[in-house]
Amino acid sequence: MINLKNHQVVLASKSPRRNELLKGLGIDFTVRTKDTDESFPSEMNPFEVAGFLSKKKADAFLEEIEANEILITADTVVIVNNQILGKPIDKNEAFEMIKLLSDGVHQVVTGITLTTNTKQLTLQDTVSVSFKKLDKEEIEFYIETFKPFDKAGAYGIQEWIGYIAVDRIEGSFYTVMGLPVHLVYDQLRNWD
Ligand SMILES: Cc1cn([C@H]2C[C@H](O)[C@@H](COP(=O)(O)OP(=O)(O)OP(=O)(O)O)O2)c(=O)[nH]c1=O
Repeated sequence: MINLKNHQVVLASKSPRRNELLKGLGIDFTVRTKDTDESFPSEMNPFEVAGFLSKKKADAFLEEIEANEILITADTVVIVNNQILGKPIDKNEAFEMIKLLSDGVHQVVTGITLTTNTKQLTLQDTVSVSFKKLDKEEIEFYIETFKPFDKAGAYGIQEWIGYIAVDRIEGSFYTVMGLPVHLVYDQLRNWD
């Protein structure tokens, strides 16, 4: 359904989940990566951070975008009690993060930025996720087995913890996983 005649999509992401999700849309794309600093202003509204960081990731490539390219960048954050949870640095932090999520509702925001050498568009999608109460053994088992250090909020909804903990979700599962594919589709379908 997406038939880009004049453009080549470039996914600027190291995330295997984003790669897999974009593939699922059935478009051809290449991958380009670069390390970017994921800091953001401390006074920023937490619900604006994912969009801001997706744009920041894109801006690192600005000089290199060719005339026919559409660069896609994304960022995912978990927000609980108005506080952002990024990626945990160790087991203890992962444990504390999952404990904060246990027995409550949190938000996951994924921002995407589409950039060409003439325009740039940033969009965000927000999802509410409810976790049942988890016990210490379940949290420890998940961290030991799945080592979720590359995941915002220390969990992957697509993994065992998503199977056992998530009892309600309002919004797109794929946005939680790291890429709001429905938004990418809407944009690319009407691009050329
Ligand atoms: C909440 C959640 C996050 N995640 C992942 C999505 C993202 O890859 C990661 C959040 O980190 P990000 O900083 O958004 O992305 P990244 O560093 O992995 O990749 P990039 O190169 O594009 O910057 O957490 C899941 O896989 N499942 C989930 O349920």
